[in-house]
Amino acid sequence: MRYQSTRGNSPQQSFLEILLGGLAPDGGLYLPVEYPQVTKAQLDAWRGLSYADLAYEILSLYCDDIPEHDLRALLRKTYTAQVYCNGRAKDDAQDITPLHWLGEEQGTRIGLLSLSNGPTLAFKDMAMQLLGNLFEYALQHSGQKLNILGATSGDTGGAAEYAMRGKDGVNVFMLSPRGKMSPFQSAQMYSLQDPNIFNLAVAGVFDDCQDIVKAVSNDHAFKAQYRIGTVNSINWGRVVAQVIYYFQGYLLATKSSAEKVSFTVPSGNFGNICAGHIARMMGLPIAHLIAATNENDVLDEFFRTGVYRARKSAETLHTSSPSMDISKASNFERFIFDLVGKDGKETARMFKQVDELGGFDISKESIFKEMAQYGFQSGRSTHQDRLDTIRNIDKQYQVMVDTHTADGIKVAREHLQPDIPMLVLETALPIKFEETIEIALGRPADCPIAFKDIKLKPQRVENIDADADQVKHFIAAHVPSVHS
Ligand SMILES: Cc1ncc(COP(=O)(O)O)c(C=O)c1O
Ligand SMILES: N[C@@H](CCOP(=O)(O)O)C(=O)O
Repeated sequence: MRYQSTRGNSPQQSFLEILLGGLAPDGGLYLPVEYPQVTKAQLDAWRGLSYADLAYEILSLYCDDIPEHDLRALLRKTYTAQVYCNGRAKDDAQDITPLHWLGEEQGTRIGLLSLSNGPTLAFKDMAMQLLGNLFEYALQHSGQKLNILGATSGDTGGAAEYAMRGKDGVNVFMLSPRGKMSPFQSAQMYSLQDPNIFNLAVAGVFDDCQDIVKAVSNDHAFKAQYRIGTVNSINWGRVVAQVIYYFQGYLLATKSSAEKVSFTVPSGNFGNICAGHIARMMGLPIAHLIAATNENDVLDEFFRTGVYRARKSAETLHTSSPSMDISKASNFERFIFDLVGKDGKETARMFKQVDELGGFDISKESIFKEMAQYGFQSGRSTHQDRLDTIRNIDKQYQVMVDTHTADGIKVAREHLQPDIPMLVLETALPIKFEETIEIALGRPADCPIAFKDIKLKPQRVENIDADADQVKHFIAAHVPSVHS
């Protein structure tokens, strides 16, 4: 499989070639030149496979430069019940992403696809554990070293650091928005003392951190000199690994591939739902993909109106679902590339307009009408909605959900269709946002033993301005360049 940039001006490359590089040289994001198609018969044949073997069926369509034996071994090592059993009974840990039906509402079933049982209790572990193993594999084969520069609003950082700590030849420099994550999220990251992990708390919001990652990656000389890679969903490896659980969710929810399901996805950087879009493009029978935002509702505004208006940092609100406090969704570019018929020049023009004028308006263009064929819908949720949903789900179903999943359920309930099961992606465990859970329910969230005293541990973090040059200096001061 060859990969092309959404900006149309980079050479096509293979999976292993783009894995370590992250952003394409022209500033775009990589996508496969075509989406492999999965037939209904194939889908039915995949029923009952273990998660690792299902992952093999899907990933082998994309990573044809990794030999079968190696890819299977990597997947079997990654997707084990031991790794994905945090916070729940071991008996359904075999499914890796078990489906928990809540009940029947408005003539259809609504369920939670549990994605947060990995080492850091958020859905990011689903892809990040694999990425850690893939990096190790690729680096062993190339003999190179990798310095990962990442941005987090709270969960990517922890998941990446837990996946990469102690890995040979890999350093992680993680930018986080100072004071804007939950105390649990900060403690999870900042308490790591491993010498290959560097936490940098940026005076700004997540979008500032992500802009720095892109600016540093676009400095080609620095990127080559310090071998900079990324673990954000900028990296295709992250997105493709997230495609797997849409297939798993579908197979767990249905008996035959004649059936359709819808997914509601708590959304911020558009990576998770972009993986759903790719699963649907591959032929997975998805009726609708519903993007649920919090008060930072750029994506909801776009899907309702056709106007994309990225908010400035100062306009980005600090909410009680802080991991979705994002106003410039990176992966949205991948969807726009598909929408404009894989036209790199046009995508580059539109995102130049985002940089220069703050957005674009397709409401009067034919592509806005054509967008219906992709099955997207959307909605937004507020702090009060979140509290109400957490209380209601606890009372009605005796299930405690985190603030992001609550946003998803609130929006899912506005889009239920009779006889089309609705799966809401559960993206984090409640303990990560325990302050809001206490406010909503008046009792604490369960905490896995491994994290009982996490907030008491000493923390190691450096404060830094929202300035790409400062980040480059920090990296240069801490790791050797390829020339030294
Ligand atoms: C708990 C949680 N929910 C939802 C999201 C949004 O996912 P995405 O950024 O892939 O849209 C994130 C962050 O990405 C998250 O950490
Ligand atoms: N919500 C994420 C930020 C988006 O990250 P990505 O790695 O999925 O692009 C976080 O919690 O850090």
